Amino acid sequence: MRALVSVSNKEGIVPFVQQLVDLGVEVISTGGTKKVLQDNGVKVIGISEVTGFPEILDGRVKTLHPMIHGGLLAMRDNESHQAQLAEHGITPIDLVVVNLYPFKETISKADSTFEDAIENIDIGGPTMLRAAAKNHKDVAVLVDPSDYEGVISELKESGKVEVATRRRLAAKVFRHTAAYDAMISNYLTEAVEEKHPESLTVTFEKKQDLRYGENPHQKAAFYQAPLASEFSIASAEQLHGKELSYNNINDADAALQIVKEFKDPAVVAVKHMNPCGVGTGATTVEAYRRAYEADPVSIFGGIIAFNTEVDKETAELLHELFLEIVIAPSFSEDALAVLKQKKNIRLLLVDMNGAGVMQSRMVSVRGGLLVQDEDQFGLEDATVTIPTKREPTEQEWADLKLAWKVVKHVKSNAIVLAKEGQTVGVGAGQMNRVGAAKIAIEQAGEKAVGSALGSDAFFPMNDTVEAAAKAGVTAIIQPGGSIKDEDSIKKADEYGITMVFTGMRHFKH
Ligand SMILES: NC(=O)c1ncn([C@@H]2O[C@H](COP(=O)(O)O)[C@@H](O)[C@H]2O)c1NC=O
Repeated sequence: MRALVSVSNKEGIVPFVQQLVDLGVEVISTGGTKKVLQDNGVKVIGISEVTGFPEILDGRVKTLHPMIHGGLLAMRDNESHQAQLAEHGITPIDLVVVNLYPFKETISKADSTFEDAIENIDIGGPTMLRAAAKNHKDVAVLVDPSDYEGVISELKESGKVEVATRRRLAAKVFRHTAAYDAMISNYLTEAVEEKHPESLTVTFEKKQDLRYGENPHQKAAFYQAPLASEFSIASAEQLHGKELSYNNINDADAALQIVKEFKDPAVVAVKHMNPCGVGTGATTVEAYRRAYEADPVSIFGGIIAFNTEVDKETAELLHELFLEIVIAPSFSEDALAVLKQKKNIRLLLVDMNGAGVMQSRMVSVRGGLLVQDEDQFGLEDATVTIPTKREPTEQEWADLKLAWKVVKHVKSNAIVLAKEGQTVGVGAGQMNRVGAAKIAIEQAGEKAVGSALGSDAFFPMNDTVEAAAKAGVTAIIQPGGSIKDEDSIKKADEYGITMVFTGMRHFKH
């Protein structure tokens, strides 16, 4: 039996190859791998002895040779193949152990250059892996050190690697090379700033199996992008509590999107992917109190995201509630001690830096995938006009800004009422706009008086202005652009309401 070993990641390679040699396997190896093995007393044959050719072009060509690929691709039960091997003096290779140049690790380094990335595109390695995987009927192929042990056990037991194992390893290899190439193609596509190319080569790595999906009868898993931003639920560090569920991950992602809207201390409570309470304040505890008081009923069982450190005082208030998850950039030691008293609460640490990096968002539909930029656009990107007679006061501006930041993240049709650093009413996911307004107004009750109303899209009729006015709303922010805008403006003026047009809508379905 002959094996070819050529690995960049040399973890576990010495004991593994030593065991192969002990089992009577003849091992061929490339430069660096050969050196490590020989330095550790493992007997190996250099690749050049087999190819009769030196490794050239700084290692760009070392295994790319018919003496190697003939040995990998020849079918053992094909007489013609065997005759050709004999004619050219090629020895079959039965086991391939290869892992690739560290492309991902290279491009992850802050100081890596384009040239570093190009040099770390492995050519010979994938070629061997693919050849061996194609010919898995006769060849076993290992790309992952965690498979070394299983193969040694099979060799010890039966002197061969079982067919089922060879097939499983071959499938793994093609997944691996496809993911490797996806990373390279994405890197180069980004480098030439091509936005939505003719084919999309995405790759994700499994982070965890989930107990179930949205419902217990749905199987599910969580995959993360190979270069996931630090500011993401995929990169969160769990400090405490039960494993995250499918719904937890979705909700936590929604909470993070909202909290990143704010520079000052802000707290966001999320239920079923909609914010039920958002509070801002001079301190963390003040922001939390406002988020809680925004809707003390819905917050029960919620997901809470902070953009500041959670301190002891805030932790004690959180401790009074049943909460699924608390997310923050940091927790003080004494806050952690308080929160950890509850066994099941999940505490997540998320690096809030890099929050502004634009990401693509994808949602699957049956038979396809929709891809779009994240909606990272705020009031600073909008063309703000004030069509009403009255302009907002300073306090109204503050409330309008809060309503606008939050309504963007509420399922459409969405209406948010905000007042003095707090959302006071959230109407989410309604099939007509005035319906969303009525829900938000009802929830706000007395607090609707003097509040600001944000609407994710324009008013098709003046009925929302009418409902808002009757509830005591004094300021409105909405995109404008309806053919019936004039009706809404007139109605606002009639009630002395100030109205801001943004020219930019924020649908969220
Ligand atoms: N060009 C070739 O013929 C070639 N053959 C094998 N490699 C890679 O060289 C690496 C091992 O090199 P070394 O044994 O010299 O440390 C492996 O990651 C392997 O995938 C090659 N390098 C890249 O393309």
